[in-house]
Amino acid sequence: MSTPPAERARSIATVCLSGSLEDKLTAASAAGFAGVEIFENDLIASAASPERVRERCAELGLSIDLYQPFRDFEAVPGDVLRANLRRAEHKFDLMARLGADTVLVCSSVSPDSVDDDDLAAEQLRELAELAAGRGIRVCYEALAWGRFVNTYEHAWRIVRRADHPALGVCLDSFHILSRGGDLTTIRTIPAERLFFLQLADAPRLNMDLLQWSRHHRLFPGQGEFDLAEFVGTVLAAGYAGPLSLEVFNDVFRQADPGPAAVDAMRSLLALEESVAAPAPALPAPPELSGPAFVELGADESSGERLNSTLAALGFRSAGWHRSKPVRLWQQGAARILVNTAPDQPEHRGGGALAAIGVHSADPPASTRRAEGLLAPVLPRSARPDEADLSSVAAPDGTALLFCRTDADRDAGWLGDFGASEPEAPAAGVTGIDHVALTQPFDHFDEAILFYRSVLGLRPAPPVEFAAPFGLVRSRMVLDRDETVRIALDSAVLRRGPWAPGVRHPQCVALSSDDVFASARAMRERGAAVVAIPDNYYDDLDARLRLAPDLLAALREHSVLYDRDGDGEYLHFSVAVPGSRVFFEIVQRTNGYRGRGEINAPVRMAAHRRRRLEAQ
Ligand SMILES: O=C(O)c1ccc(O)c(O)c1
Ligand SMILES: [Mg+2]
Repeated sequence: MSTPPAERARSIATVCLSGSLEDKLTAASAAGFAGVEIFENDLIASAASPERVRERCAELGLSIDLYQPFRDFEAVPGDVLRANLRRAEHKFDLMARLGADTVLVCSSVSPDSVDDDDLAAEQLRELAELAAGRGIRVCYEALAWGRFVNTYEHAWRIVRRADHPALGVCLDSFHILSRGGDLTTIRTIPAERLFFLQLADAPRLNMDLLQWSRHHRLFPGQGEFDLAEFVGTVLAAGYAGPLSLEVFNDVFRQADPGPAAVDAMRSLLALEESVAAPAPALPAPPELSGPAFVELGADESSGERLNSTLAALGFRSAGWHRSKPVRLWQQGAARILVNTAPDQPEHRGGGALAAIGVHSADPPASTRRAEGLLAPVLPRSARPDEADLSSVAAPDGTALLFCRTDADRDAGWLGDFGASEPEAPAAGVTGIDHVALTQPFDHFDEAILFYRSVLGLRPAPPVEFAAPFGLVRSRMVLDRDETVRIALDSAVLRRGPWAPGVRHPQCVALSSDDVFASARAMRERGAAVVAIPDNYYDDLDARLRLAPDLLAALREHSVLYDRDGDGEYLHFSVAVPGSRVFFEIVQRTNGYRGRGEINAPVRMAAHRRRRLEAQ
């Protein structure tokens, strides 16, 4: 039997994290990293001597895997070369004091450099010879915007030509994947020449490569690059060094480095699992099958407004929790809890989504997975005779509870509310279609990674729309069978103070098989359906040429419309009963995939008018 390969070292570049060098090292160590790439600027700005940094890293259990970057070295005239070699000697002295044995050399962007591979190879060989005498290795990295060398294939051709044992390549996923690079040459590079591997994800953007790289890199799993394929290819080529994150990101540079390093570690654990690299001991994500419930936290007055809104939407009050001030509302398979316990965080005062219960095939495994991925598992407050629901906190504080409703009902969470038989829905609501949660700007990318890794959900491609009070970006995360849909929204730019719209709105979208019948029934019960103006329907007619009957019905009931492929989506909203949460009623047919994003600006403006009228 073969022994399992040793766990691979995980590293992080100091440039990923905010703060002083000391802050960064402390955070990296606390999150469980074994090594760091020290970014030169962090050292230069530090008051600690290189010897002290070395000592501190040792105390924290961190190896210094890379010193970087050494810039603009190769393919230069003789006098520039002499100056560059002198500069290198100084850095090698510094590395000796740090105890770092690998230096990263980025391909040149200098106007002094010339397009001459032979010259580049010869000069890099001279550098490697100098380094070897000091026990140092040089790894050469093609920046995607390098002046003459901007692909890893080209960097490898030069390294091969230089043919020195102390010279190898550094592969950086960003530089390769941002250019749509072909990975096949990676397999042809001998393992002993693969000196270092840097990992970063990114959103797909059509922009200057340098700007994209310096501002928008993301941790693996947060963006749209296929890092599993990339890492799989590099490991298959025999790379044996650390998996190291190198993420330049404007938000992370400002974020508390402690949680940011944990997020970074989560991204690596999930990535290793996806390439079946010596996988961390993580249970696979248990199968999910739809939302069990949504819990809304409220104070007394917003609780009353939520309760009357739910009653107007045809929900039936189906019981109270046996020990907590939590009321269960039910219609079809949609279950909504209104929790008016006074100890809830203050921000829930105006009525906010506090928890989502999801059906898991194996709730304990769901929790173990969350723990393995460093998600905060919440303390349990159940009494011994109550359902023991394990829960974890999402980055925005929403609790996720793993439920097994169907298997053993009395032992399940519903038992705590007194079992009540389902009745025919009073207003045609059959279940919960999705929830949409606006994320704090700084936590959007973290949230995508959280749902993707911890719950095993798949992110759909991002969409952007121009809402009345700022651009919104949105990404839906879904389980394989699309029974759990969570839309994550955020401002495209950090919000300024002028924010007359609802701050951090949250939508609970309820499904109906007949949106017009639901609209009629709900209006009769006094639901405050938000009015949509004629301009919208005129435009709909111009764009989509709907059948006149359908268009008239949409207009009459203030129902919004979208379609894709064969699918259609019809939806309407009711007024926001508190400060954040609102309900939509949606009808989705023939596999329509989105959530009517195109209509969101119209819906938001309509909500705004409604609030002004109510004042
Ligand atoms: O943006 C840069 O300059 C830079 C420096 C070092 C790297 O490893 C890199 O990928 C980019
Ligand atoms: Mg790099």
